[in-house]
Amino acid sequence: MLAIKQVMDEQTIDQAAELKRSMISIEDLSLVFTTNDGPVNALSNINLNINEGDFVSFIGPSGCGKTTLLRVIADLEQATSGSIKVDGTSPKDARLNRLYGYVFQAPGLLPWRTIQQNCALPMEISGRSGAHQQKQIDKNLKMVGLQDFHNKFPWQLSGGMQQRASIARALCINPQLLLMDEPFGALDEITRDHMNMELLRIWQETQKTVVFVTHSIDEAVLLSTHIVVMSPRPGRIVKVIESPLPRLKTLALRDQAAFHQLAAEIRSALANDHAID
Ligand SMILES: Nc1ncnc2c1ncn2[C@@H]1O[C@H](COP(=O)(O)OP(=O)(O)OP(=O)(O)O)[C@@H](O)[C@H]1O
Repeated sequence: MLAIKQVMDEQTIDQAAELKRSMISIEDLSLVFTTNDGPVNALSNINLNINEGDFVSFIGPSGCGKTTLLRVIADLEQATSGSIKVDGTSPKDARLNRLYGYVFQAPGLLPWRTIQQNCALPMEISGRSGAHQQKQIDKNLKMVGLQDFHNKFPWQLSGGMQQRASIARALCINPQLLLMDEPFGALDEITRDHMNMELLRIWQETQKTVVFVTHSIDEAVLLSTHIVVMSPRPGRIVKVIESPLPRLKTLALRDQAAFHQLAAEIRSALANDHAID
């Protein structure tokens, strides 16, 4: 009886997984940059599926193509071969429909605009300003804890606060997908811990799909539902690891065995492929 129940539970879980909607689907994708010194094989035969609501991290050594892959999803680079769909459409249509928000390593806020005016910029560019605009700015600055900083200029904020403002700016167009390229790489460890927890809270609250580039194994373990391990020469996917950890995580999880086991699995995937020596 117990065995039958277990089979039924497994079937239900399988069916639930099947029902998940694919947000990004990549098949046999390669990208070769043409340079004066000859071709650079940045990405080779990438196959990857990311479902709606997933938090997926790309990890790998410098030059393995993490940023390039993120930029292909964002239609900022074109694949040489293969196919990619973002929410069922081309990356170009996804970009034109403002399907994603992009957060860079540097906050990139315009110094002559206030935080509020910086957040308004993507809506102004896409012709979405109006009565709705102020609501979006208020909501998202509150979400990142900057509700009292609307009228400050970027240089009046700390590095962590500026990065939070850039996340609010990306969220203001209400994208389904958040693409983040090492957004916390330049922050000190304490601020980074805080930002990681803030990002997890925002992800939980908004239910968005997040694709996140990082160099940090701990950060990947702490944040992700799936970790994509990449290798250079040329950039390809070595392994996709589904995290056994709960979606809702705390910093205390870092002291637990399951955290260390997952970190060891990532380290081993990197080392096995000589991605780190
Ligand atoms: N526009 C470009 N023209 C030529 N080569 C490029 C271009 N952009 C990236 N590359 C090359 O493609 C490869 C992948 O670069 P990419 O920036 O995606 O790596 P990365 O994994 O994000 O590195 P990092 O962790 O150091 O940011 C590298 O060899 C890089 O030199």
